[in-house]
Amino acid sequence: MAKLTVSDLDVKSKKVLIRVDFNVPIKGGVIGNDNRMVAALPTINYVTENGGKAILFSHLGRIKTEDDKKELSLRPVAEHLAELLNKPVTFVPETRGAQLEDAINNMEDGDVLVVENTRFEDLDGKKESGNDPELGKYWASLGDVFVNDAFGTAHRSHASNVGISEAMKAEGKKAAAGYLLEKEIQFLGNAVDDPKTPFVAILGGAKVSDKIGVINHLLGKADKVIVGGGMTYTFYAAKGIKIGNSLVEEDKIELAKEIMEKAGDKLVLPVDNVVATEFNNDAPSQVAEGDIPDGYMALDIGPKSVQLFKDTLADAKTVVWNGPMGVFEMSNFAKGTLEVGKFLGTLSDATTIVGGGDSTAAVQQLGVADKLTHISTGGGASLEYLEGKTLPGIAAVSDK
Ligand SMILES: Nc1ncnc2c1ncn2[C@@H]1O[C@H](COP(=O)(O)OP(=O)(O)O)[C@@H](O)[C@H]1O
Ligand SMILES: O=C(OP(=O)(O)O)[C@H](O)COP(=O)(O)O
Ligand SMILES: [Mg+2]
Repeated sequence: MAKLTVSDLDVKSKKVLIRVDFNVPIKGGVIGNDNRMVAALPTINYVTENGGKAILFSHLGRIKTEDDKKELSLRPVAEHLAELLNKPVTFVPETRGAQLEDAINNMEDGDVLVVENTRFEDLDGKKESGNDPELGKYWASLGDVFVNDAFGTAHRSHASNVGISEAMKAEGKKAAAGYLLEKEIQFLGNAVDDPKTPFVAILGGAKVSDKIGVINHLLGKADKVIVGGGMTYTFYAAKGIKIGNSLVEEDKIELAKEIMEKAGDKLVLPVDNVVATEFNNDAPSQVAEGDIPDGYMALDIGPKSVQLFKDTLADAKTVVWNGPMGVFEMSNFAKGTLEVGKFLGTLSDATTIVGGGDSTAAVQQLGVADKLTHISTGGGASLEYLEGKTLPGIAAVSDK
């Protein structure tokens, strides 16, 4: 890699700021899947084993109101990290100020500290996700060197990744890539620079407005693009199919129309769905073909869609998948994701890549992860990387 990496650094007794992606699925303080945390351990261990002080930054979820802060503190994540590392981890419930600065000054070589959710800064004018230069500069001032290991966030230009990197470099200090970042781009680069065909992309999940644009690009690369999960119903709306109360991005319906015109039969949509009266595992549910009845929302793809997707995937040699086919967190709506995941595991001689925080949780929870070629910690990040875009988080790191 032409970028500076963590192994190029002398970290002994240095305050090493590390941006990780600990944006894990979490509910009521319970972590649903810790894959992203485990994936960051090599970089953290390298720093501590070489006598550095590891100061970790991450966002968790999206913070829009003061209330969101209660559900989305990084404290449980810091506690779980202590278990994974089998050593104490200091958690500072602030993103700036005397308490944070004192805690950092009190660190010994080899210590680990976790700073509170960086997106708490978003309540005050989107300072974190808007990459407020003053904030990046302040965070950079807390350390001697910066390591970006947050591949899953590399497509965002945040104060905690791009901002710290830029401020470090402006002060003549270094910003390096961590092991996970390095590993992810090596793998994704190799797999898709010249993919074995047929190449099939599968796009689902809930971040419709973020990811629908990627389909345009994938159409130029892939032989088929399968759309499922929460991504489906914006396309249904564009086709004039009734969607009931299903997830939809009204202002992307026009884009969905354009994509469908361009795609022709390259784009494969579900033909049936599991629909329920509420966003609840125990809600009355049924399979609906075509129109989704009034008062219902689609929470999974149906059995005919599963068969259609299997037929579409049958001879694939490269598959890239981001976004679950349904609300797999609820057992009654996990089947579509499970069936697609299981089928990918049976493809012979194919490279199968699954990316995303929730997609990874899904394939691990459903027990199909081991049969896949590569699990990427990045969903939006891997899609944008595959698109050939320069990821701002990577670009901002120092050159070798
Ligand atoms: N039909 C649906 N309606 C609402 N949410 C859905 C639907 N299908 C999937 N989802 C949700 O999408 C979420 C994951 O989306 P996303 O974050 O884009 O994927 P990833 O983290 O894998 O990149 C999951 O929490 C899942 O419950
Ligand atoms: O979970 C993430 O992306 P993903 O859901 O696409 O895998 C990243 O941490 C980015 O989070 P964001 O989409 O709230 O900026
Ligand atoms: Mg996600």
